[in-house]
Amino acid sequence: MFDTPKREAAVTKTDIKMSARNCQVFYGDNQAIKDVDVDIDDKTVTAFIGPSGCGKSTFLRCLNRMNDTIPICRVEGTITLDGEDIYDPKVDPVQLRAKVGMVFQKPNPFPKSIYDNIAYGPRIHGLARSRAELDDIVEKSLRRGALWDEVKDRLHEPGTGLSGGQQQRLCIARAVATEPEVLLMDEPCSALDPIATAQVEELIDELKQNFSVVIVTHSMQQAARVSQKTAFFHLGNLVEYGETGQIFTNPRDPRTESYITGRIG
Ligand SMILES: Nc1ncnc2c1ncn2[C@@H]1O[C@H](COP(=O)(O)OP(=O)(O)OP(=O)(O)O)[C@@H](O)[C@H]1O
Repeated sequence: MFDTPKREAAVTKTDIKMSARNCQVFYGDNQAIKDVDVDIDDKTVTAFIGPSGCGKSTFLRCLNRMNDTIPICRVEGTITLDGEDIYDPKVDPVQLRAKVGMVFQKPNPFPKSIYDNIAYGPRIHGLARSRAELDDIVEKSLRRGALWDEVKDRLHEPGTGLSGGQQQRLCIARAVATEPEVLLMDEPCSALDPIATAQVEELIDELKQNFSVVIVTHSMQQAARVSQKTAFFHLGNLVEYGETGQIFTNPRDPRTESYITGRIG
């Protein structure tokens, strides 16, 4: 009897972290994204796949207003984070990007020490009240980035001195240091060798315990390995979106089937 309210709470609980409705993106007169509706689940890895130029990266960048930095780019429609419109004029894009972090294709550590790469975001967002708190954030973030054991004795050496795979894990640790809720990854393994790729994929799997992760990938094998949900884009349209297993084994749209069987792309 006493657990009734709990059960009701479970039924009404929403697992949707971000939503897009009627999203259109233009570069000048060129329309790159057409009428996309999608719900991104919390604590889930969602993969965006599709042929080159289909708009995966463009749509990913809409989710933290990275397209704001491209003058000819115009975004229409509604995109929400926890039900709040992220394009509302009251929203500060810098604050938004602390909540919706991003990791790029090529590892891009700052020309600073490993410590300062991680401490940068928490410092500008005022997340630590003392040096000890900042030290804790740096350690926790490097642990979440699966890098702590490899760098704990050289925190004050340059981040650029790490291997490519370590640099990418440093960038992931830097992105999680501001306690984001969503992590966007634009082909995060495309510059990495197979061993570093496997380490980053393992890390992505762990990150989903705490974050909603959205990854753009050219590799269908990678999408199948790391994601629970997959969105297939084609010519700016979101053609099909669903459970990764279903998309790869039983696609509903012939365009998805053609892509996953290698006939287009
Ligand atoms: N900065 C830009 N200025 C103008 N057009 C752009 C810009 N970025 C992307 N586009 C265009 O938007 C369309 C979608 O590109 P986008 O990079 O989003 O696709 P993608 O699926 O991520 O491709 P890829 O897999 O090759 O990275 C393409 O026609 C591309 O030429």
